[in-house]
Amino acid sequence: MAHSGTKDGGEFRIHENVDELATDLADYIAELSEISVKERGFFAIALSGGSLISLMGKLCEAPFNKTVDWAKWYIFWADERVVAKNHADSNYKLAKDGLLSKVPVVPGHIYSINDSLSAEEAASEYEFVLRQLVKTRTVDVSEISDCPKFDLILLGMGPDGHVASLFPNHIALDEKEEWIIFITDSPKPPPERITFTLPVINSASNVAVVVTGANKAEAVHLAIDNVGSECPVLPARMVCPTNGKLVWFLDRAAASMLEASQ
Ligand SMILES: O=C(O)[C@H](O)[C@@H](O)[C@H](O)[C@H](O)COP(=O)(O)O
Repeated sequence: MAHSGTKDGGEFRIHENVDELATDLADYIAELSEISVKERGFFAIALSGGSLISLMGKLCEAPFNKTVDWAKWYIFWADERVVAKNHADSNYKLAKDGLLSKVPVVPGHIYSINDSLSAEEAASEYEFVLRQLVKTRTVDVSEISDCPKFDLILLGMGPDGHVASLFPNHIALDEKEEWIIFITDSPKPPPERITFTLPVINSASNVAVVVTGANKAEAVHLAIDNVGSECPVLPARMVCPTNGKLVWFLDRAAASMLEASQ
């Protein structure tokens, strides 16, 4: 790793290149999986879409494909596009093709959204399913609210600072009660999506934000460095686990404007 540090309770890891980042990310996920399985008997992980899945690719290779206890993984999505599961835009399809079909996860432990429903119905059904899994503690529960406490939520970030399907200046950022909501006006296509809310993201035991590329350097700076309050509040800056650990995985290009790394 080229450089690492901490900032406002979060940790950032800056990697020389994408390959080094991918190796560190696989190590990190495998270690959290081992700890959760030892402590709880399950590993409840939430994925996002975008470049994240290919950056997780080393998990399909040795040693991880053999050493990770895949049968204990329960897999969710922090956000999903409301399209058919076999559609090129589907985050489920992306993860299935790039990761889940290559490792021995249990098909019944993959919790994708119901693609035969409207965005509104799919969000409420997904929350219902999640509530059942929190009841049985397959997904842990927060000590301070009734929110699910995922062992790990993995997020990407857009150049505008969005995470999951929580976009700048969107009313979804104010949601305090619901766990999962739908939006129909995503600035990044496709427009209809469902997403975890900030209370769910911030209740997780671990949150990792994985960001590469120079086009995201300014958003990384605004999200991590102490910038004036006149700046718009980026969704990524609102990721701040109450009782959990936040780690940023960056490559050199994404970290190029980061003051905290100087
Ligand atoms: O479904 C989605 O669109 C996402 O979950 C979204 O939040 C994504 O993670 C970021 O837009 C980063 O995507 P890239 O890493 O591809 O830039």
